[in-house]
Amino acid sequence: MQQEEKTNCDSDTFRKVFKYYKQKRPAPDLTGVINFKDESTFEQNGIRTYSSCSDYGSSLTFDVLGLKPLDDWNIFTVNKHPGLFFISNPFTKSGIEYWIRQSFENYCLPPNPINIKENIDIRNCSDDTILQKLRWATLGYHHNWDTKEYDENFRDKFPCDLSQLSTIIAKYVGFETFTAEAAIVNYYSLDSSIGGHTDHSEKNHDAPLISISFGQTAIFLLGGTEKNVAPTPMFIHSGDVVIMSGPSRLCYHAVPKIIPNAEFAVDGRWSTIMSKMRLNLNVRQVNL
Ligand SMILES: O=C(O)CCC(=O)C(=O)O
Ligand SMILES: [Fe+2]
Repeated sequence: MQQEEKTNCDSDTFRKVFKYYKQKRPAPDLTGVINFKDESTFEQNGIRTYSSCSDYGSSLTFDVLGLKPLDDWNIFTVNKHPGLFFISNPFTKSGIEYWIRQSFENYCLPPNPINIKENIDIRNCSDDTILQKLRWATLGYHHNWDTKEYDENFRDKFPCDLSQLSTIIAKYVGFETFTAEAAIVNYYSLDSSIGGHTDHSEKNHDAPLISISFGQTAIFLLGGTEKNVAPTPMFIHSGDVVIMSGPSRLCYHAVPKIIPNAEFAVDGRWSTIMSKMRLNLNVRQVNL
């Protein structure tokens, strides 16, 4: 009850910041948005580089999964947000193409549910206007948007490649036993946003949320466990991975804005649509 009151009164600082970055005119000032590509801002934002203690055997799967060798990974923490890890694009160029291809040619096909109810085959869809209506697909335990509960009877096999990728990423930040059981693939157009929310439907809150993005740039907001905490804005560029664990696992977060990035280009079948889209693979462990 108390929580509801808080959300409805003026102390919804999260929402104010969300609205600020979402507004079109006047355009928001982006100078305060953390850019993990700009080292000169690290000190003022309490950003530290992180070194992993994980030991991986053969590096074979790294190539297969489109990852750069571990030595080339850049990973950061933010003092204000314990449990948050930010991996600055650990993917190769062909790796990025691979995950984009999987998102359009595999993850959004039956039996996986998608937001578009008409019977269309996205793979062979030459009509950009239909493709631009694609908003989400769910994998593994399918997210129920109404009840927000996972159901044993509404579940398919989790894709092997995305599971392996998530295992490697989780291990890198110290979660040796992470098992990918559910994912939402979010497809954002340049006008899309996702409002402030927490992801708490999973039984297991000790397992991290792993969020992998491709395509156009996003402004991502990470707040606290209450909506009265002012969120930290940060840019998410193509290939970046955000991991929310520990004290950050149940924090409010949002994407108020997508910003076209003229530098982003991808070859192949999906290059045109990806010039106007952002993909986000949001992976969770459900069970304990
Ligand atoms: O697109 C993002 O970066 C976040 C998506 C998200 O928070 C979710 O799917 O729960
Ligand atoms: Fe989320």
